[in-house]
Amino acid sequence: MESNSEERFHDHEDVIDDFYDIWLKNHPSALSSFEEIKSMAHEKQMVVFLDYDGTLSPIVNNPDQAFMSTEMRSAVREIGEHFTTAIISGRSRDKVFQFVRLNNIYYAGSHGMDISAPSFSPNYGNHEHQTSYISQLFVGNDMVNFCPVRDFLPRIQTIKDKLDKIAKDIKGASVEDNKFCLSVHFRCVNEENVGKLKEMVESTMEFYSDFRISEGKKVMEISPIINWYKGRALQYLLDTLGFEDSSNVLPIYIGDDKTDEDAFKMIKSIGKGFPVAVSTTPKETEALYSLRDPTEVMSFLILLAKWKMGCTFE
Ligand SMILES: O=P(O)(O)OC[C@H]1O[C@H](O[C@H]2O[C@H](CO)[C@@H](O)[C@H](O)[C@H]2O)[C@H](O)[C@@H](O)[C@@H]1O
Repeated sequence: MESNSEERFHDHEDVIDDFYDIWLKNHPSALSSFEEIKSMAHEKQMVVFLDYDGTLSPIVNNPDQAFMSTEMRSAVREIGEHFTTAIISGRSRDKVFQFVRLNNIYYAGSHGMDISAPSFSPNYGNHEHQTSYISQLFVGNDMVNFCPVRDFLPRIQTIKDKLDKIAKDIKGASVEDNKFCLSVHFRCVNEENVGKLKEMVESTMEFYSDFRISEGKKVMEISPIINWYKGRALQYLLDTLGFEDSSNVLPIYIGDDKTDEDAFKMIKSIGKGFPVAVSTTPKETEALYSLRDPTEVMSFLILLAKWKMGCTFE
């Protein structure tokens, strides 16, 4: 007997669940592995790194509306009180701060190409890319801004003007200025126009050979080609936060997108720590652990903070 469409739909969902369960065997849930994580982290210093979009906030159609919930903000605030914490985002540093609005954590924007850190690092060359400033966030605090791509700024603006013209002609397309990189969004573009948009962006970028295009979630990310990415930002932050030589440090990085894979790889190359991929579907990842979505991320952060509070009182 032929099954009806509702039954077929459920069969399809069951198959997806089966694939997810298989994937979970290789990337176990950080929630169900919490006891294991706790025992590995016992008497170690955990440093928490978080991505923003898709990790702390749900993916939505309008990038300007990717707000994090009040509950998530409280969870991140708690985490920042108990662990050294940084957010490494593809957004501009200012924009990610506007979304998060917490001043007990550090911020890196433009996929790690714009970092606000507490001190200079002698391990990252001279002061060419590191400039001190008085922070508006950490009031009265001297901070250091690390930015290896400042020289690209005028050309990024020229490229943005060109891409804006392209986006204006394709319904649903938009260009987001992330200061040291640009995002061309196509989440709201009709399927039949996506190819055309991509072609137009690619042919514009052919004139800028020192820029790369990488693809994220329904977005083309345009950024300067330098050997700097989220993984190196994580390493830079560990260094300037005083953990470079610490054998006791355990970085944890939670992220959902392709650019987060570089941070997962970095943690693996350090040889200790917890790379956690956020995904509702099975995917290729360097992460060792997983969480399904921002709701699970929040539950995990709450568990982590509670555990730490318990630890302090032990
Ligand atoms: O490193 P992240 O903090 O994850 O930033 C990566 C990009 O995230 C944003 O785009 C994504 O989220 C949007 C809002 O939910 C969604 O509309 C878009 O389709 C996603 O790709 C952000 O807008 C980009 O600028 C970031 O580069």
